[in-house]
Amino acid sequence: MVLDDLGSSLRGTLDSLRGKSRIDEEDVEKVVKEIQRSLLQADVDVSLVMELSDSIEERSLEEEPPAGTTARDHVLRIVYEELVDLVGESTELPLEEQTIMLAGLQGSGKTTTAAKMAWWFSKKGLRPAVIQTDTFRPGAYEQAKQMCERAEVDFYGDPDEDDPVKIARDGLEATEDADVRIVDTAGRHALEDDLIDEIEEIEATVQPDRSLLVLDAAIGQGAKDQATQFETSVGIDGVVITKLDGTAKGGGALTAVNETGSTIAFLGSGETVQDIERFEPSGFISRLLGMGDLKQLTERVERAMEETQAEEEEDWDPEDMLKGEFTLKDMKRQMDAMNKMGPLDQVMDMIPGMGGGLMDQLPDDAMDVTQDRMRNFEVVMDSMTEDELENPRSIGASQVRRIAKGSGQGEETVRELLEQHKMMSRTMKQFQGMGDGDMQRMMKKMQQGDGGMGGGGGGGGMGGFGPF
Ligand SMILES: Nc1nc2c(ncn2[C@@H]2O[C@H](COP(=O)(O)OP(=O)(O)OP(=O)(O)O)[C@@H](O)[C@H]2O)c(=O)[nH]1
Repeated sequence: MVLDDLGSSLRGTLDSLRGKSRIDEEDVEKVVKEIQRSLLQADVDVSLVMELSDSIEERSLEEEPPAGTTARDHVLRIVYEELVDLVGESTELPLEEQTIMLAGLQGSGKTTTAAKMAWWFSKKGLRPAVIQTDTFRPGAYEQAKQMCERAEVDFYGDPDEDDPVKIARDGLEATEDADVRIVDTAGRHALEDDLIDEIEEIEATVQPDRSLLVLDAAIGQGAKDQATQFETSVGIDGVVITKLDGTAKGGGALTAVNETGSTIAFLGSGETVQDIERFEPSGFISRLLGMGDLKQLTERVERAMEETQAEEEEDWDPEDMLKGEFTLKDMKRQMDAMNKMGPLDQVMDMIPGMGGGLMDQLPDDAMDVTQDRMRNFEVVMDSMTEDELENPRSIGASQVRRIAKGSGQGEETVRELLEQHKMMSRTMKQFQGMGDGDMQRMMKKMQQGDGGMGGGGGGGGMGGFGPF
């Protein structure tokens, strides 16, 4: 993943500033060197790197840190602000009725992105539809159709029609009920006249509210040329950078886009429909620096909670968990919610203090063990009675034996589960008394537990679901 090592290498350097209240030139130089190395390795333009490092150096030495700020946090904040500035703003994308056209070179990931974006909009409560006008690449129709099925979104395409403009026109009519229509177009090896003519015609027919350029992260600095070319020919409102999972060089695309005066709308980081995220500069950089992306984590938690809730009894309110007794049933719901959020290591990466550095210190299979353990806990809970789930404290030695036998797990696992529940229960108690506190506040509380700006503190954790 792009700029992956920036967070850990920078944290190492910043840690050497621990305990210092003032920073000197030598310290700043060390930090700046680390940043330069990481950014250049990730293919960020040299002059941009130099500009950024000058600015960090100047500000770190000249700006007066607010009272009570350590030298480390002072520099970290400046680095963070400068990096946020470097990647630029996020493309404006209101959650309303609209038509979005995707353009880009062959293989950049347009079709995949169309389905991913449709999935993303559907999770925001809008009804999206994908219109596939790519008649150039055999297989594009089937690929788009399958991905849209997976994303559970509407799809329009016509494999027997060769005129993309006609497909676009018919597609608009056929998807009248949709709120957001995403029009996928064909790609070519280079921005040739044919491609431009076709896109211009489709654009004239579709009259999109937004046109987004889809760029493969691996093209690095080449992003600048492509963005400029597409901007002059069809005009672009924003960029989607794909395949960030497959390259360490994506820094070029990320920053080159900004240099052309364009903005980034989405980031793609995998082949499945869920592998998309809205580009949020501050969240993106916090995550790179290992500060945890609270905003994104909160979104995921809320989404997972909503889904779990819908499947369970309707009168259950997650806030009850913060008010009353935290039962094993609540713990089970939380585990279900965690499962829905995606692979545990990704979730942990977004939790402040659990990101980058700490994860790096864990053995590779630590997360698998945790996931296995969660599965074992679920099996154990399935063998408990309603009363035991509601009142775990009432579970004595004979019940432990019975539950272990019934679930096919060792007594040790049952005891571990009870112990884990106790730990989580204690954590929940800390969140109680927060008034109408919602998940967001809970997340904030976790961040505070991490010591504010400083990453790598090892605090927080999903109410105890850390790598225990
Ligand atoms: N790893 C990874 N692969 C991706 C990502 N986005 C797309 N791909 C893969 O890249 C390949 C090309 O993606 P498509 O969506 O077919 O690209 P396209 O721009 O529609 O291609 P044309 O229709 O030929 O112009 C496919 O194999 C996708 O699975 C991503 O974010 N990560």
